[in-house]
Amino acid sequence: MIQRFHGRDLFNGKGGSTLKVAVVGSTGYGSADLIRILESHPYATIGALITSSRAEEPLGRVFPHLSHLGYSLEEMNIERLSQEVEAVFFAAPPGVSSRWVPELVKQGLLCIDLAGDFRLDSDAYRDWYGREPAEEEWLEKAVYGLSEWVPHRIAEADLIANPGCYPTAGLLLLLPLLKAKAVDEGPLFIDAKSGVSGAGRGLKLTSLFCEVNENLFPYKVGLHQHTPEIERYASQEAGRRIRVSFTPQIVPMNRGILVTIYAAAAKGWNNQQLYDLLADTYRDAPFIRVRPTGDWPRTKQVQGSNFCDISLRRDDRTGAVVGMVTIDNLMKGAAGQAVQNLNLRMGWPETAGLKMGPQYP
Ligand SMILES: NC(=O)C1=CN([C@@H]2O[C@H](COP(=O)(O)OP(=O)(O)OC[C@H]3O[C@@H](n4cnc5c(N)ncnc54)[C@H](OP(=O)(O)O)[C@@H]3O)[C@@H](O)[C@H]2O)C=CC1
Ligand SMILES: CC(=O)N[C@@H](CCC(=O)OP(=O)(O)O)C(=O)O
Repeated sequence: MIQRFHGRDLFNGKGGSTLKVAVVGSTGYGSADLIRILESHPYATIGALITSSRAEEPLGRVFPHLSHLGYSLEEMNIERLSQEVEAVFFAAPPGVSSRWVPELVKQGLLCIDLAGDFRLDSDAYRDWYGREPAEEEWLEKAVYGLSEWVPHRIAEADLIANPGCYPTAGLLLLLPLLKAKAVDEGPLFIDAKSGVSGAGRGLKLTSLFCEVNENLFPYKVGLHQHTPEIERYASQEAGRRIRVSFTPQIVPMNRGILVTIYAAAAKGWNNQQLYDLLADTYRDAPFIRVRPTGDWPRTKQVQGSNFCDISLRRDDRTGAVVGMVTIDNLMKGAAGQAVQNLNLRMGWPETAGLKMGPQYP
């Protein structure tokens, strides 16, 4: 199956009948899930696993659970990469993708970035990430890859900025409400809880067993770098400036995000109408499961899958809308959505490689 976009053949034969892809940041958690997904993808195969720290080591030494795969890690070499693969996933910290993406895209490779380098405008990136942004030209070129909202734009993109984990969950609930003007203007309150893998595989004090076990704690309250990302894309959809008050917290789980959003219902919207709005919006979205009011989502019900479960209730006593969303931070929040975006870009079925159900219990 060969897909052509912009008159350019992305499937140029490097992988035979499949698209060859590379993963950058191969020793991290995001990469582990990318590799897991890609190994059973019907149209994509792994062409290179790029590392900045463990070149020439077998994958099985980095991830023993993947030792049945025969890959070795290699260091970045643009020339070799552009001959060997057609697409590159960046699963590395901020600052890495913006260094390599321009050259790779110029060489004709599709780039999908799991980090935040291409999600914000330059001022916001500087302010919230405390680093120099990518060049304006590349920020403009990037398409924000919230798969369900802009599939046609993703299908044409050469550079896809995969959304952050919290923004994915928050926006999938907020955007329909804002677009339909079903909630009032004014600050929106987002309470978010994440499993520890959200912080990556690197050594961090707040990821240590003794710190997280039997514990639950907030961090970066009002200061989290996903705040401007949520505000930017919520404002675009609402057609007005949206402000969010965002409180992330760590819970003692490996995976999973539960986001709770509090807003005031706009006049005239009852519970059934709000539910219908979500159900209609996501009627054809294979990964979004809108649950009836009262059937609140739980993180375990999406664990290991690309599903996003959503539910809400309009509290008639207060007029507040309480909405809840769960995703697996490493799947719909990172690697899963990145592959969903690859599928959209290539014109493949959106669920290709992503049909695994949640792992339960
Ligand atoms: N964890 C999550 O739930 C989510 C993560 N993200 C984002 O995805 C990206 C990857 O996250 P995750 O896999 O969790 O992170 P990890 O910390 O687990 O892995 C990141 C990998 O990046 C590479 N790396 C680290 N420092 C550098 C450097 N200075 N230069 C080049 N490469 C470096 C390392 O791989 P190597 O040594 O092989 O180069 C490292 O293992 C991050 O930007 C993260 O913010 C987005 C959504 C959710
Ligand atoms: C639990 C936890 O620590 N989560 C991370 C998620 C960060 C992330 O994914 O960062 P970018 O989207 O900015 O790349 C955090 O809150 O910083």
